[in-house]
Parts: sequence; structure tokens; C-alpha cells
Amino acid sequence: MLSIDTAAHHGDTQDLTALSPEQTAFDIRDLNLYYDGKPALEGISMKIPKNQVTAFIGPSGCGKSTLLRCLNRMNDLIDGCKVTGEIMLNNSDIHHRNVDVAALRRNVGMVFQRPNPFPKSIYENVVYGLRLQGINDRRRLDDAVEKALKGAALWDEVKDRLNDNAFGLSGGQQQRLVIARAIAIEPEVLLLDEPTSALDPISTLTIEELITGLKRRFTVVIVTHNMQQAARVSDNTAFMYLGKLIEYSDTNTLFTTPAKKQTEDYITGRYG
Ligand SMILES: Nc1ncnc2c1ncn2[C@@H]1O[C@H](COP(=O)(O)OP(=O)(O)OP(=O)(O)O)[C@@H](O)[C@H]1O
Repeated sequence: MLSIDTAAHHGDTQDLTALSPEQTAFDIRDLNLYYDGKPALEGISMKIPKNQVTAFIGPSGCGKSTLLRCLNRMNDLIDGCKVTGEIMLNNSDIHHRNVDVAALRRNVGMVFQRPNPFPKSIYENVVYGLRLQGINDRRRLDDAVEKALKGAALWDEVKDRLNDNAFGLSGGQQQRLVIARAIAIEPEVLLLDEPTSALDPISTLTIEELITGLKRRFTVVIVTHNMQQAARVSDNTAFMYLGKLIEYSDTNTLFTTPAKKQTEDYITGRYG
């Protein structure tokens, strides 16, 4: 029996291979990725369900962040990076030549390990993406700020100082501000790359609670080093090792009755 508690957020087991197109956010098909000819992802196929939290876990260097970055084509920015295979989002491959990559990245937002607010007011951080879209109507922006900050569980802490510089916030508040900035433009998907690894335990807990709430409006994909975190926040977990997807199932099954010995060895702390 493994000691990780997955009871908090999960219902029944689910068969992730049997998701219908309507239930599926990403359908990844035989994805391979090479950095300067060296494989970093090999033959990844998986369906990531809509409005759930899916976690990527595995030892350092196994390809978690690389796979996450594939989902909004952030790897395009890396020289020498080559991708083969398909990633279907809303029934079309995000690699298709007609895809507007900027629009894709608006629809598939990303939050990184270290909070990266802009050197601007709290308010201007949140409305940044809206202003880029040409929205300047004060009432509309005010409403969006309130909605996004409430959605990021930060409103009560900052509502009386929206014009203060974002750098005056704590690290945990800055990370929630960055999440507010990402959700203000109403993406379908939020990618979180180790969003709490630079935060203290209390801020980590606040963000974990927030993530659980976010899935009502967004599909969430999170990379985490922390297995307890994956167990606490995610509905589904993918265990990766050396660029391969070793096992992928609902979180409860993966942590209580893993099908593969490699998964069991990892979650029981035998390596990694
Ligand atoms: N920009 C890059 N150029 C070349 N190789 C890279 C690049 N980014 C990652 N890699 C390599 O790809 C492999 C997977 O790295 P990746 O960062 O995706 O793993 P990870 O599981 O997220 O690791 P960690 O948990 O340490 O962040 C590693 O061997 C890494 O060295």
C-alpha cells in the first residue's frame, strides 16, 4: 500500500483512452521531439481531458517541461528543436501551417516556475493581454480585472491597491497575479510549469487550492517534481521516464495500483 493520499480531489477511475472528442482537450499522437537530433520525447500518445487537471511527473530531465511546451508550441522558439507527430486541439493539428501561433498561445496560456509579473501596476499586469487585443474600454477592463483576480484567489488581498507596482507583492501573490494575467484573456487551457517550486509551503497550498478551482473554467496541465502535489491536485497523472510516457491514468489508479514496475519504483521513492 502506498502512502500518498489521493482521496481529496478524485472520483471514479476513468479510461483515458476512451475519451470522446468532446471530452478531449489535446489528443497527442505519436509525438517525437529532438534537440539537435537527440531524442527528448519518443512516441508519446495520450489524450488530455477537458476541464480536468492533468499532471506530468517523473525524474529530472525525463521530458516533462518539453512535453508541456509542445502544447502551445513554445519549443518553436528553441533553435535545433524538431517535432514530429500530431497534437490535436479542437480537431486540428496545432502544427498545421495555417495555425496562428500567437493565437494558439493566447488560447493555451502558460505560467512558469518563477513568478514573472511585468514592472507595472497590478491592474496593468492583469489587463496586459486585453490591451494587446486593442481593448481599452475602462469599464470592460475593470470588470476583467475583478473577474481574473477573483479567479486567481487574489482579489481580496489586492482590491484596494490595484495601482501599486506588482513587484511589491509576495512571491505567492505574484504567482497568483501571473495566473490572473493568464486567465484574463479567457484561454481554454492553462499550462503550469512547476508553478509552486519557488514558493513557501503556505503559498504552495493556496495555489494548489486555486488549481483545483480553475478546472471548472479551464483545462489545466501541470508539471511538478512533487508527487504529493500531483496526487493532491490532479485528476490524471502521466509518469514519464527518459522521454517516454511510461504510464498514464487517473491519479488514483496511478498512485494506488500502478500497472508498471517503473511507476511503482518511482512513486515509492526507489529512484528519481
Ligand atoms: N533547450 C534545450 N536544448 C537542448 N536540450 C534540451 C533543452 N531543453 C531540454 N533539453 C533536454 O531535454 C531533456 C528533457 O528536458 P526537460 O527539461 O523537458 O525535462 P524535465 O523532466 O522537465 O526536467 P526537470 O524536472 O529537471 O525540469 C533533457 O535531457 C534536457 O537536457
